[in-house]
Amino acid sequence: MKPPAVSDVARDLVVNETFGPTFQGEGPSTGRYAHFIRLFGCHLSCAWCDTPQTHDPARYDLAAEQQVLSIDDILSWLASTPAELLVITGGEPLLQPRALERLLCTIRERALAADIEIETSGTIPPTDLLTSAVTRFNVSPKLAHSGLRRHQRVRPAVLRHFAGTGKAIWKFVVQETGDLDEVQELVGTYDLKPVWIMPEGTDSATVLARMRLLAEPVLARRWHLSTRLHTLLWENDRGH
Ligand SMILES: Nc1nc2[nH]cc(C(=O)O)c2c(=O)[nH]1
Ligand code: SF4
Ligand SMILES: [Mg+2]
Repeated sequence: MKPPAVSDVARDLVVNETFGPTFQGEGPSTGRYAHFIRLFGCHLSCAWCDTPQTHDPARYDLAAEQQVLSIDDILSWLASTPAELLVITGGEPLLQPRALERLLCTIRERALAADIEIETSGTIPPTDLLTSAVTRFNVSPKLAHSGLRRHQRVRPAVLRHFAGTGKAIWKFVVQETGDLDEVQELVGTYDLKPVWIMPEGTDSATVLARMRLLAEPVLARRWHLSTRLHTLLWENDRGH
């Protein structure tokens, strides 16, 4: 496993981009008016990663992709643009837990967002403070097609921890119907619920085609289906 690219400085966050308003494009809050903070850095390297600019030096100038923002900078941004739903994503946001705790606790104190969601790979356990500050964790354990070794992508104790928070939903990125058996194995082993299946794809044609293939098999398993609304609307444009 690669070492984390990001040090956890408690007063600053290493950010790739902030954007919004846009719609939450994935999971249970799809379609909600939302603002996003995309944190820099990821310790994984999924084959189909849609945000390689957060961590891949082979394809991106990482110095140009990161900005160190103080918690006050981010609070000012939020105060100027009232957030209904704030989504913290990455990269892997849980690589910067201390600064994130400070940010999210202050957002809660000042009521700068009605709801807060963290998108995470489910390989790093959240702190108790983060758990109390968020509305929901959107946890996406990776399947074999990510190209990661199993011990990198499936951390049993971390999955159990998230399940025990009562705030996790499980969002699996799927390419074809055959992947659903692998989801079932994880869901059954770790008692993960509720389950959301989301098509992998960074263009609207792929997302729509895969949703059509997945719809009936997902219904048959009594799971939920997520689209990628921002991809249907804006393809892979940044800032959405
Ligand atoms: N609109 C929009 N919704 C999203 N939900 C999760 C995202 C992510 O990149 O993790 C994302 C994103 O990049 N854009
Ligand atoms: S965990 Fe997310 S950000 Fe990290 S490599 Fe995989 S898809 Fe990309
Ligand atoms: Mg995205």
